[in-house]
Amino acid sequence: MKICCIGAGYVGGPTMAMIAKQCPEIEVHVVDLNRERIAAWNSDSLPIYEPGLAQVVEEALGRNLKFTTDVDAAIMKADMIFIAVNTPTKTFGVGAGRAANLEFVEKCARRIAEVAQGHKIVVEKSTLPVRTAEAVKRILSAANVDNGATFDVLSNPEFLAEGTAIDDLLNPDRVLIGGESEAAIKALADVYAKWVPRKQILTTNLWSSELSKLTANAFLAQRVSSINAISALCEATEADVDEVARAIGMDSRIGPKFLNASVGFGGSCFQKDILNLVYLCEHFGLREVAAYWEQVVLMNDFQKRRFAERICRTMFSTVSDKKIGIWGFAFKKDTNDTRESAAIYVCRDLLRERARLSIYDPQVPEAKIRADLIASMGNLSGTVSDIDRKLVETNVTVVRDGYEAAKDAHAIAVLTEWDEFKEYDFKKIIGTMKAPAFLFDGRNVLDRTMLNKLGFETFGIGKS
Ligand SMILES: NC(=O)c1ccc[n+]([C@@H]2O[C@H](COP(=O)([O-])OP(=O)(O)OC[C@H]3O[C@@H](n4cnc5c(N)ncnc54)[C@H](O)[C@@H]3O)[C@@H](O)[C@H]2O)c1
Ligand SMILES: O=c1ccn([C@@H]2O[C@H](COP(=O)(O)OP(=O)(O)O[C@H]3O[C@H](CO)[C@@H](O)[C@H](O)[C@H]3O)[C@@H](O)[C@H]2O)c(=O)[nH]1
Repeated sequence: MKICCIGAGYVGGPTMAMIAKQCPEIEVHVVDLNRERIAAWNSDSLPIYEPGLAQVVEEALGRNLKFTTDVDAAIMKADMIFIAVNTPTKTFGVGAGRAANLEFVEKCARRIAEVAQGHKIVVEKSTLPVRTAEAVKRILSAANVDNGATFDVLSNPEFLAEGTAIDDLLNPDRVLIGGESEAAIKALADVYAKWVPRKQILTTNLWSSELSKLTANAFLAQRVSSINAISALCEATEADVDEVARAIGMDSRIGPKFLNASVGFGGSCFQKDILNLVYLCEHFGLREVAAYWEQVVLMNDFQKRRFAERICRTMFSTVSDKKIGIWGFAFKKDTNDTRESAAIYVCRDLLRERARLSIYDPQVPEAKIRADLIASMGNLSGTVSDIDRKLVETNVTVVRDGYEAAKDAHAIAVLTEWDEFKEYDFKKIIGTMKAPAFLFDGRNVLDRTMLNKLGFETFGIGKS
């Protein structure tokens, strides 16, 4: 069996590396148009920071795993072709700001249709709006007239979370395969069955599979927005959000996971997928359903805005020319990914109040931080004014550790829950800060009792 995966990103790279590791008899080719990314996969410095990934790649690379830009050759050779390209929110035209941009998926389908010969199983790995497989099938069947190729289309959405991708791939709660052809479903199920127990391999029809992915993300994000909504009420009433989360989480019907109040959810998926769901509901005339799910995103926007406002209000209603140390820029710990990171929006709001930011993240490079902040300043069409560009240039420094970020600062804001922050020497840190030394913990990861004893004025999410 030969597999080709189009898209060597956060999903395509780790997923295919895991298949290659677990199935040495399968030849896996991961292809991408992005030459730099492919070169990085073939180097010692992988394009993605993910605990345990380097070892998995190392085991299979050169044996049965190959990263290449030769898309056509890999398509031609493969029995099974995964499409794992990006499906970002559209920024233009009909559905801008909501619908998924399916341009890249369609291009893959057209490329496959153009070069494929014989029979191929095409697997949707990207997260897609329900009924996308219909379009993929039409594109494939329209082209196969010329070259005699035949296709089965499957939906096999990916549920890995960044930061825990390797463990999620090794021990998935379930693998979901949607399709019409029993033989194609069996062929894909047999690949996963090399390491995933059969009872965890779930098969459904195509549309249920596509919709389950959007639904899973909507439910997960809804939990975060729900606990974040309660965090605002906790701050007003002296209830403690962690105590509330523990109390409700012990109800087995609710469960304890995904109830960490935070500065807001980020990542490339939650917002994009919910907005896509909202767009679909509107498309099918389900206005109330659309409004219900949209509220999850609106609550998240409120949470991010509320955090920046609280910093300003607490610091005597002005942060202008004050130095704020920012700890963490990635959307969660153990990843270098900053897509939709809450840190971007909190920093943008603080910059608009003319704060001076000293930013530290253990995995995100300076150029990425600056590019994200400049982009966040853009208007609807993405244009950034010279004043805003200058603001990022002059008021942002990116430093090598949290100590440097805190030096001479009026405040620290924890925006990502990196473990190393808990190990810092806070006695040393407060000695280098301006008094009163404010600390805003947007992740509730630091020991506030200890910090208060040292003299910090601390604020947590959902803490009075
Ligand atoms: N990031 C996650 O944790 C995660 C988890 C589950 C599902 N998903 C979904 O998986 C999909 C991919 O996400 P990602 O985070 O890996 O995206 P990504 O942006 O990291 O990677 C996508 C890659 O596809 C490549 N690409 C685009 N068009 C191409 C083409 N025509 N030919 C060859 N290569 C092409 C891009 O160059 C890019 O490297 C999305 O639909 C996403 O919603 C993501
Ligand atoms: O209790 C919680 C849990 C998460 N978050 C935040 O929510 C965001 C998303 O976290 P997480 O879901 O762990 O990471 P992702 O990599 O975005 O993974 C989600 O999105 C992927 C892409 O679709 C799916 O495959 C995964 O199943 C789904 O968990 C991050 O900013 C987290 O900090 C919280 O604030 N509180």
